Amino acid sequence: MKILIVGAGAMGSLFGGRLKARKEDVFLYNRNNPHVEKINHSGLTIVERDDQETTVTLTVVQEASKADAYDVVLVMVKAHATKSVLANLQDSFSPETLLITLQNGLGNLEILTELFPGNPAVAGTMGSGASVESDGRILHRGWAKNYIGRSKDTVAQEKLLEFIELLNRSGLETELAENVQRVIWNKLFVNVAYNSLTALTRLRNGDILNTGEGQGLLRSVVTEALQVAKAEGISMDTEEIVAKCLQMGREDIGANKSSMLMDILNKRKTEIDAINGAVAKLGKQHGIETPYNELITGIIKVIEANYDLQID
Ligand SMILES: NC(=O)C1=CN([C@@H]2O[C@H](COP(=O)(O)OP(=O)(O)OC[C@H]3O[C@@H](n4cnc5c(N)ncnc54)[C@H](OP(=O)(O)O)[C@@H]3O)[C@@H](O)[C@H]2O)C=CC1
Ligand SMILES: CC(C)(CO)C(=O)C(=O)O
Repeated sequence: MKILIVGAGAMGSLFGGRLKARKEDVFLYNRNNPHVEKINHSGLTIVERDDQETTVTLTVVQEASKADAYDVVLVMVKAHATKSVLANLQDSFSPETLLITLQNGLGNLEILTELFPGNPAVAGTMGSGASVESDGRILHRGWAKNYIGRSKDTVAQEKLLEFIELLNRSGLETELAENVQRVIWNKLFVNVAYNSLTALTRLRNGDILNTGEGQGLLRSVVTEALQVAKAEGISMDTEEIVAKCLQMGREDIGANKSSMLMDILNKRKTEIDAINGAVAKLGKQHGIETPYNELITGIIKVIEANYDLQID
């Protein structure tokens, strides 16, 4: 199976590196940058849970064409970059190529189906976590399960099952999700909590829970998101979800620097619109007040619009 991972950042590198370590036929796609150059020149180093390091030879390409015959394309850029990055690849895949998004936030599958209406496309979520520590070197610091929803296309579904098998063999625990909308909301609750709060406080995920105030803020943003989810037809128990988010922060993802924290540290645009912003926007549509998510979205937007003016 030939795989193209679009986006050679933290997660693209983790998935690409783990698959390549198992000798799978995988390539990354990214514009050139120092991290990409380092991977192409000296390989990708993954620092694992026990601080053991693996370096794999991996190729990051800047072009792709139908002749490359990719079976699966995994989208691993930030949500706001999907359209512009994939627009360059619109003629690069055959109609059978299966497109998969595991990106955080809402609306990712819709972007894929809009850009590639003739291709099978599925969505899912990542429980894995990682950050680019320096060029060519990533820290694998999140170990929960990944989920991918079914494809209605029987040929694509076969491919998907094979891909899931490859991920599992590569040590990235992944399951087929029967109710992918529920899975996506479940992940969104974790992201509304940790991504924005860690970006604002510049803490690792688990350190949000060091204070009662941090835990209280987590509960408030997650409770608002749960109310919006309910209005969208996804009903879940508040105490169960809050407890799950707390547990994940203490265990599976506690040591990770969230992807939004990394964006803030690197003075980049964040995914706030697809995460807390999406909750606030849907809340408005349903007449549900979301003051915490609205405030947090506003503050992140002020920060990302004014990086140049920040006082050190
Ligand atoms: N990191 C984590 O722990 C987790 C992340 N996720 C999700 O996975 C997805 C990928 O996140 P992550 O790997 O952390 O992101 P990164 O920012 O580390 O990587 C994104 C990659 O996309 C590339 N890219 C190419 N073109 C563009 C463009 N036009 N604009 C912006 N980026 C571009 C970037 O290259 P360049 O540097 O040249 O811009 C970069 O290599 C996100 O949806 C995130 O929410 C989910 C679970 C955990
Ligand atoms: C689960 C979490 C918060 C792991 O850090 C994540 O999805 C991210 O960083 O984007």
